[in-house]
Amino acid sequence: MGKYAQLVIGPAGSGKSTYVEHLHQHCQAIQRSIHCVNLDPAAEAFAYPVSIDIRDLVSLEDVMAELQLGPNGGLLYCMEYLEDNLEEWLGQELEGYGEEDYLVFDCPGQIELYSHVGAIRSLVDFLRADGWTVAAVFALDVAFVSEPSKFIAGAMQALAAMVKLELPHINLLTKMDLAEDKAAVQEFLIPDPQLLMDSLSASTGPRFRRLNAAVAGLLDEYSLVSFVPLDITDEDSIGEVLLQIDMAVQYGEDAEVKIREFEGQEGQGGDDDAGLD
Ligand SMILES: Nc1nc2c(ncn2[C@@H]2O[C@H](COP(=O)(O)OP(=O)(O)OP(=O)(O)O)[C@@H](O)[C@H]2O)c(=O)[nH]1
Ligand SMILES: [Mg+2]
Repeated sequence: MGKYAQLVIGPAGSGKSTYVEHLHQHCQAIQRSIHCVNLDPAAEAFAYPVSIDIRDLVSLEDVMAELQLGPNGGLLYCMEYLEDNLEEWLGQELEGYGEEDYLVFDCPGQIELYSHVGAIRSLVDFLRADGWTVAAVFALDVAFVSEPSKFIAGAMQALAAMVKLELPHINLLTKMDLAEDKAAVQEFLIPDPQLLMDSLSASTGPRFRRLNAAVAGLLDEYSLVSFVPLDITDEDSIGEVLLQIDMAVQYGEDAEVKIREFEGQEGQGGDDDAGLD
């Protein structure tokens, strides 16, 4: 069936680890096997079983103490260390996983990792060269859609990650259980550039009009920035998110073809039986 992986990315605190936790629970409930990978060297506690853990390679605490770096510099050092050890460390960790396996990578929240720092892109290239089909799952807090200007900032971050990673890409709007006006969120799921531009222009001075139009035009041109809502309190919502990701990477398509072929053969067999009668 192939080897599949999700790379769960997005700004700090956007709900990545919580999503991985609930995805793991959901997959247990539907008896689908997934393995969770912690790529956050600063993580302390997990609400899901960790199959592969970057802290076995490098820990932020040690790096900060030994190199006298702050939390951000320390994290970037850790990710560069991972980049330098993809083959030796991750390659070895992945040896235990094969054709039927599905990995979910819970990444750190520093947004520069998905824009101009190369470590995550190197990880993607490494996984793909190793035969993994990878999807990027970008988590954005629903609070980002409370105002058009915040939404644009979030959509731009999502777009930067899309362009940088060049992967099948799903944007999640997380923490939907906290959204006060769920109906108002709907218009941001597949954003209308004209509406965005109008509301941006209503809240900014005339000299920003051209910039607003250019930004809205950019989103329109890419027409890639759409969002799937995630409400962790609703099992169907998690199922829908997984379905969207499955479709993006064509997960299980081989299996479906096999089932269809099998059903077709059964039908033929039935006819033959009827013929024999
Ligand atoms: N109500 C609600 N709270 C959430 C949800 N997702 C995350 N949170 C809360 O938001 C905070 C951050 O969530 P995390 O899952 O740790 O976010 P993260 O993106 O993994 O954060 P970093 O790894 O630090 O970048 C925690 O206090 C979570 O309990 C959600 O869907 N609903
Ligand atoms: Mg996290």
